[in-house]
Amino acid sequence: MTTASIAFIGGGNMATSLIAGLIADGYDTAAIRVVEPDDQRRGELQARFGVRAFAAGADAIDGVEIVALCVKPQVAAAVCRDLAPALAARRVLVISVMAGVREATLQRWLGAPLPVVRAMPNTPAMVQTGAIGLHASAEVDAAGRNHAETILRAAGLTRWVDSETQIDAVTAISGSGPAYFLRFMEALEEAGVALGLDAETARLLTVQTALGAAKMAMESDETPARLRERVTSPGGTTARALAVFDGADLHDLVARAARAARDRAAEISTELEGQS
Ligand SMILES: NC(=O)C1=CN([C@@H]2O[C@H](COP(=O)(O)OP(=O)(O)OC[C@H]3O[C@@H](n4cnc5c(N)ncnc54)[C@H](O)[C@@H]3O)[C@@H](O)[C@H]2O)C=CC1
Ligand SMILES: O=C(O)[C@@H]1CCC=N1
Repeated sequence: MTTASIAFIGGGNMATSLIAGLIADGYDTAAIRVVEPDDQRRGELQARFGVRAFAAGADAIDGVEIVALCVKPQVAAAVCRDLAPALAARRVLVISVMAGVREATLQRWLGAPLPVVRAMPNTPAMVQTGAIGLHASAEVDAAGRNHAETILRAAGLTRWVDSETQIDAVTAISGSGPAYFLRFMEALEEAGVALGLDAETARLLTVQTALGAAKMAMESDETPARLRERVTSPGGTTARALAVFDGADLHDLVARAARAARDRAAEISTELEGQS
């Protein structure tokens, strides 16, 4: 694998997931640096991965080829302003996993039209099973796309989208998506308990069923709709349950939820754009 030197800015959950994936893939530890102001987290990152961890930005990004912004969007403007003087004169590739921060906004905060790849990962990246949408700004060349894909693919499946606005759709589907499936799992588990199963049995059956359904959908050539039909015997139990979902117009409910998430993503971007 390529070993472009990379500095992660922010060493929280998302950066930890990405670093864990890279190291599991054989990425050279010496090529990875992290900036993390929290003493305890910094110590944990050093102890777990053997990477160099810094308390502040400028030293860490000296000479690196890639800067991965993994801080919360609320502190992004201040973080970018701190990094801007050290980055302005160099064509560093910037990878941002921050929800809702547009490429043009980042470039404005960084004070230069640097090549930016926006990545929208999700929390299953923590177990290297993320679903990650990627978009490259016009300044990103083929090598930059390859670097970004190598780094994000270590955390899961990657898909490029053609327009930056589609990142808002990615946010609504896979970014927030784990919460939808987990909410459904909570409900199914509760239903199992209501039907008389003990809590542990209801939980394990629910989680294993979710895993099995996802594995089947991923590995089969058939569509989820066709796989669902295979479970559904005419006049049987599944048909009776699905009729209840259809009666509540599950498809419309999910479409409305996804639109609400997409709209909120766009709204957050506009709010952040207003920050100087
Ligand atoms: N959790 C999720 O499902 C997803 C999160 N994201 C994005 O990932 C980004 C990071 O999220 P998490 O890792 O969950 O957050 P986190 O809170 O675990 O990590 C952020 C880290 O940044 C550090 N930090 C704060 N100020 C800093 C500074 N000035 N310089 C360097 N580091 C600083 C904090 O100490 C913290 O360790 C966010 O922008 C979020 O929008 C993106 C997709 C999904
Ligand atoms: O809920 C949020 O705003 C973030 C974005 C994707 C997942 N969590």
